[in-house]
Amino acid sequence: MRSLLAGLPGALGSETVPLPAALGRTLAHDLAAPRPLPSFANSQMDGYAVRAADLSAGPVPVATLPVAPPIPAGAAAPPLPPGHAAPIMTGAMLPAGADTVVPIEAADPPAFPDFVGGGESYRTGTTVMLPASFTAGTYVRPAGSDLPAGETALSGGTRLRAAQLGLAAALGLDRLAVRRRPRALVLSTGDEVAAPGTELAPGQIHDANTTLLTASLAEAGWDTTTAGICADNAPAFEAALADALAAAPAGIDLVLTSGGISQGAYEVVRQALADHGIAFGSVAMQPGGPQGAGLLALPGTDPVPLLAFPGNPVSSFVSFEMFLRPVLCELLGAAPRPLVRAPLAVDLDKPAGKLQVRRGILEDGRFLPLGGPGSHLLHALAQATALALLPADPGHLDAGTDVSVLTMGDPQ
Ligand SMILES: Nc1nc2c(c(=O)[nH]1)N[C@H]1C(S)=C(S)[C@@H](COP(=O)(O)OP(=O)(O)OC[C@H]3O[C@@H](n4cnc5c(N)ncnc54)[C@H](O)[C@@H]3O)O[C@H]1N2
Ligand code: MOO
Repeated sequence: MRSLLAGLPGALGSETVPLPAALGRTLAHDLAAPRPLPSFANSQMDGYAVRAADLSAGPVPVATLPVAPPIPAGAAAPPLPPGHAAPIMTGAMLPAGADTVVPIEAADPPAFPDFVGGGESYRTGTTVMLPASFTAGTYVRPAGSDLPAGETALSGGTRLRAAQLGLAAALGLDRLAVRRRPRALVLSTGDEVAAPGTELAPGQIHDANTTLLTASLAEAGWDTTTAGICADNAPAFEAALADALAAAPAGIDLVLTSGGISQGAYEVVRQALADHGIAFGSVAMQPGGPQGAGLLALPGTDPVPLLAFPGNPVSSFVSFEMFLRPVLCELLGAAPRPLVRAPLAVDLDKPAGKLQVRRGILEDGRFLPLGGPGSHLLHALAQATALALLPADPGHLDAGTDVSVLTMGDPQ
């Protein structure tokens, strides 16, 4: 599977999207800071911008300085006249000459003069007393102190979350180059399978797999398209597959089918694709035994990796979790499901010689199975938050035996 999909990251390329659309996407290339952050030296406090040397120039521990015009945030600060203190607000530009901010609480008086009315008060000789103890650099946020211009702000391959998008926005960027999402074509098969929302004829069931596999892929960061449900008719299936591939203007990176691959008389996927590059066989795993995989080579279409999962919904889900998700995480730089060790809460019997994947929960640190091993048990799967990987041998495991458990977070 890894070799089938190995070309995927290189084939993806990139696209530039607005910041909100970049959430959850992967940054395509290293991003150099186009400007320093902050882009100008500014105040960390509401207070007085001063030269530290002016505070300590006198013999007493308090300096009395004339007040210069105030500097609100968002204004271009005029240079600070020597020996003055300029009222400055948090985030306002530090005036040329100033190197220190004394917070208003440390000043006497500990509140600003009334600036309303154009700031007449300090033109008429207002002074402020400030402690001499403040050293140069106090409460100043120098330009580039968060990130100098030209340095790597974010590395290519970074998953973009709130903090990374916030940084890009602060750097003035409104778009980012992200890796193109891979695209999958999902097809369910079977004469008995009908779309959810439709009435069922006798013998029919609703299609769970299209939704289940599409959602699994979407959770893993894929775009998906579907060709709907294909009947158990090999030529019709092959034609539907070729049409769906031709109809995907931007190309398809992976085809994922479910059903029609085991030992029955109407195994449509196996019958249609065995001569087109797909190998079918069985792995020693339950559920998810029957499998098909290969590079699909249909006449008139570009070769595309194809995985054929078994039709039972839990088999399809487990196949995705065991085979596809780990490879996608590895190739596309996402975190895999956490794998922990936990003791079994109960005795379990299983077929010897097959790795069995049981669905359940971790309760008090122990794995408790929900439902039986059957691959049709969707309700139990929907309650499960953990998959226990019971080793191929032996066939019986006592309660308390430590096993590997994939944790899936919230109930799926
Ligand atoms: N004689 C044998 N029979 C079976 C074997 C075997 O080794 N020898 N393997 C069994 C195992 S294990 C599995 S898993 C299934 C796999 O069969 P297929 O992949 O060919 O799938 P289908 O026969 O088409 O369907 C199996 C099962 O799943 C239901 N199904 C199919 N598609 C959907 C869907 N989209 N949504 C919901 N349910 C679906 C289908 O109705 C069947 O009940 O083969 C066993 N048999
Ligand atoms: O292998 Mo099947 O997938 O057990 O039901």
